[in-house]
Amino acid sequence: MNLEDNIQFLVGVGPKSAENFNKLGIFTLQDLLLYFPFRYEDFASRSVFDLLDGEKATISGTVVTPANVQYFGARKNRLTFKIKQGEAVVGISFFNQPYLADRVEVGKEIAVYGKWELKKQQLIGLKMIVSTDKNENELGYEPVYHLVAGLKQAALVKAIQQVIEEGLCEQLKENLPDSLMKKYRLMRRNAAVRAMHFPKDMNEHKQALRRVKFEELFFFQMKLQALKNKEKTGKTGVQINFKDSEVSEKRATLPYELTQAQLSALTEILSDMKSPFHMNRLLQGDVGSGKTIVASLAMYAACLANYQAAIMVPTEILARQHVTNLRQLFPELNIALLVSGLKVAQKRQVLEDIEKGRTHMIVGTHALIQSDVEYYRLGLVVTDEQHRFGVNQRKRFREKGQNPDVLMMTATPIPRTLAITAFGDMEVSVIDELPKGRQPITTRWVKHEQFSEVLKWIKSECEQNAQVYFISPLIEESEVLDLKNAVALYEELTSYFGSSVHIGLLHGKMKTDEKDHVMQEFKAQKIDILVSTTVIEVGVDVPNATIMVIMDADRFGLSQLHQLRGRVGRGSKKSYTILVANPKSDSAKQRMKIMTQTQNGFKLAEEDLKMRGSGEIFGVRQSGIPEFSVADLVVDYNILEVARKEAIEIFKTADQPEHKKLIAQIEIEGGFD
Ligand SMILES: Nc1ncnc2c1ncn2[C@@H]1O[C@H](COP(=O)(O)OP(=O)(O)OP(=O)(O)O)[C@@H](O)[C@H]1O
Repeated sequence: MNLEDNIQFLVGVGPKSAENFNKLGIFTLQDLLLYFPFRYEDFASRSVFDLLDGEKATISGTVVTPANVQYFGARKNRLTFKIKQGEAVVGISFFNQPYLADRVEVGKEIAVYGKWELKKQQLIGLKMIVSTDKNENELGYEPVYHLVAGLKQAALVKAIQQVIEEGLCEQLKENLPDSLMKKYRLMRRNAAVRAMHFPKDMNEHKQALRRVKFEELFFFQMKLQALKNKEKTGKTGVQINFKDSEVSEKRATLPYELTQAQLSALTEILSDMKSPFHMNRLLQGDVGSGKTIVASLAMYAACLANYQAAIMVPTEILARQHVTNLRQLFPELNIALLVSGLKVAQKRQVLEDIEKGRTHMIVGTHALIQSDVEYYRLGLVVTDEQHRFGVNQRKRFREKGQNPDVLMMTATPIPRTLAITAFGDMEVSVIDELPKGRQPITTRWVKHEQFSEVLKWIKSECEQNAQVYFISPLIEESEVLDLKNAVALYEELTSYFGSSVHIGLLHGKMKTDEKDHVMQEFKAQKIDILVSTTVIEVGVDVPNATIMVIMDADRFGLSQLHQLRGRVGRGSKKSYTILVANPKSDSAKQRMKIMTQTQNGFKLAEEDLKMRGSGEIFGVRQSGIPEFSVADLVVDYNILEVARKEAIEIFKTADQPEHKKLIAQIEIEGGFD
């Protein structure tokens, strides 16, 4: 028997059942060995005094009464007997398994797995373990695996048992370097794999799990480092030669000074752009920290060196906002807007200008990566809110030029765990400081019953020229309902405030120029209250708006609430966020509370990660985080950090023979695609 053998040749499997194994990703015997259980049934005997009501556990003891079977009607029956464990005498009941009576003998040792009923001091038996001569500790653990229809737990266990008994674990080659095995006292691979399936005790299992998690995260980090290395050494990127002084001159014309954090991010980006290597950088910063101006200056630098620079954003509103700002900042440049809503003739002209190099900067949505767009000399691409673009879209963007430098911006702070996982191949710049003069946003959570008071307060604020956002309740599954909600809220507010307050409405179904018009009116302070669906969520910048009311806030996730709240507090005036919600679940209540307690995006992101798990956060699935088979990014953060550190070290000392071999191996196995 060999590790590479096809699973279908295993005794008791065969071609038909092999198909079920295949569905689990098991094709060879090695795959089978590396298919680990997700939990264990604990059959080790426990003391009845330690058991909680309803808990499933095994207890053992001496049988003290003979088995008695009571029948209720033709099919239903109950078998009962008593056992003595130390000083305690407890009842055992099995339903509808009368034949078990044969195995119950007064005076004999017995172990039963079942559900403990504390009040009645009895165990409802689920499984009888005739352990008469066995030592209690040997009752052990039974692995439980994820299955597919047609494949039973017992069949899978038997197959694994068979290959382990044939000694296949011994064929597994150790894949971690000796130095790391010693340094972290890791179990050997073959012993760990066996113990993952059939641990002798929980301590052995713990050690095995630590080893396989380390292995998984270490190789993941090695691949990321290999990728990063390739970017740095292999392909040469564009070398963008601009004069620093010209960028500084432009900076001096801004109405404000850049913060220290903005300056250092800008310096990092500009020096990457100047270098002949390919830039692959993530610009992280909390909402409102001023990422846009940093990216704009980087784009400007590219244009100074006669390259085109493009920025891709997730919504048309945002694209239009950027175009307006960029044109104001750089009146000397030709800046084009490329979105799907353009008229045919207009679009043709825009495309031609881009191709002929008449356009310097291009701002757009997904339209930027469509096949009809040909760039003249694309040197820098920026993606805003990159988590909304899948890995493939990001890749397509890059392929539009001759390996242009890439800057990704994200306003959703990403917990470090995720950042080094999803973006471990990138360099990271962080803006961890807000512009001067910002006041903290006060966040309050109110119930629907208090809504009329909120309205009263807003009325008085509006009399003092406050501008307010109202976010209508989110209905994820239905755009129609979403719209209905927004319209209903708009009507409610209109009838409440009357004509003294100007109210606008914004939703995803509106035509682009209608949306644009409403936004312009709001910016120009012709609209006091803007009722909107979440189309407003990302990037919208109206510094004069100071109040944000989010209806049914419990329907939103933490990061989305944080994004929404980020629309206020962008100027020097005091801002408020009101969450209107009557949450039902504990986790929703928790979200409301956290929002009122902190405004720190990184902290919120960590909380979000803990509450929801890495899979759901920020649409992480599309941002390239793989699913791990044993490791968990939240729980195994420490291991991840260590694995990353070691992987970086190995690439740094790549000339050591052991490291050379490892790296070569990673390169053969390839990347993530
Ligand atoms: N150094 C600064 N001093 C004062 N104001 C600044 C500074 N940098 C940026 N701003 C202003 O702060 C506001 C927010 O900046 P910007 O839109 O760039 O934030 P952002 O990080 O992109 O936020 P978001 O992710 O929420 O879009 C803008 O009105 C911008 O003009």
